[in-house]
Amino acid sequence: MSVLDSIIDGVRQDVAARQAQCELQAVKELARRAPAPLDAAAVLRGQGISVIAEVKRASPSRGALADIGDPAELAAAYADGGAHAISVLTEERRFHGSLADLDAVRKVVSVPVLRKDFIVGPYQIHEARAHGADIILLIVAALDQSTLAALLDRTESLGMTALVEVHTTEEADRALAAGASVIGVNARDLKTLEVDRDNFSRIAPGLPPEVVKIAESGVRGPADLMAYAGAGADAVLVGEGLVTAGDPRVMVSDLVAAGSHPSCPKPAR
Ligand SMILES: O=P(O)(O)OC[C@@H](O)[C@@H](O)c1c[nH]c2ccccc12
Repeated sequence: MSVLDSIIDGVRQDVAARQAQCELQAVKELARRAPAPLDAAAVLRGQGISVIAEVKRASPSRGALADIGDPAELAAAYADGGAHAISVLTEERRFHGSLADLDAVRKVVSVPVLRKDFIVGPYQIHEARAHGADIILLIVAALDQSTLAALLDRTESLGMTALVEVHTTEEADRALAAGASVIGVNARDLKTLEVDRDNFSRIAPGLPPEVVKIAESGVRGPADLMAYAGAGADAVLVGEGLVTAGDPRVMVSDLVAAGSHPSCPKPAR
């Protein structure tokens, strides 16, 4: 079984347990009462290279990454550094995240928030909305085509943005066929956990100009952001580099500065 399959197995069990505690109708009602979602796609499409800063406690490849005492404090530092959006891992078993982390972050930042998890069904989408998320991640490798299309639809009908994650050109074609308008190319293969930063430049040029393109994983500093920008990225998603940085606020602000530099133009649409 691949790492991805085993993560998804655990996620399905955890979702079933939560659903036994709080049924779908109740979560839908909470979602309806949540403040309206922010237009994240517009933020990410904006001037310069947007930085999505991630609250990531651990990863399957590295184990514990950092002792994030208070995720709200970290997210506030990211926002202070100029992050355009904040990603919060909510997967519990391998990433040590939680919906409580999402709540804590949502309370302190006013930029769009991404619920980063392995979404397998509509329950988690309503749950994300109930907890104030503006964006959710849909991983193409984890979903069959009709489920992907249905979950994308559900996300949009709740006014949220779906970040559709791909790792190969075939997956990118599936994302487009499902109607994705925000596509993330992950440098990390979720089946082997290997990182290949050139993956973005192989896939992104084949995507239509109107699609918002996000380079995910492997950003260690401004040079990696610039390389992704040169290959057509509208935004980068950074986790490990930030949670292990001595001063995350400064590192975010260095990335934001690099991404807004005039020598780093957005590709023409
Ligand atoms: O820590 P990194 O290499 O900066 O990567 C961040 C982010 O891209 C990564 O956490 C990620 C990308 N796609 C995912 C899907 C699930 C869990 C995690 C991820």
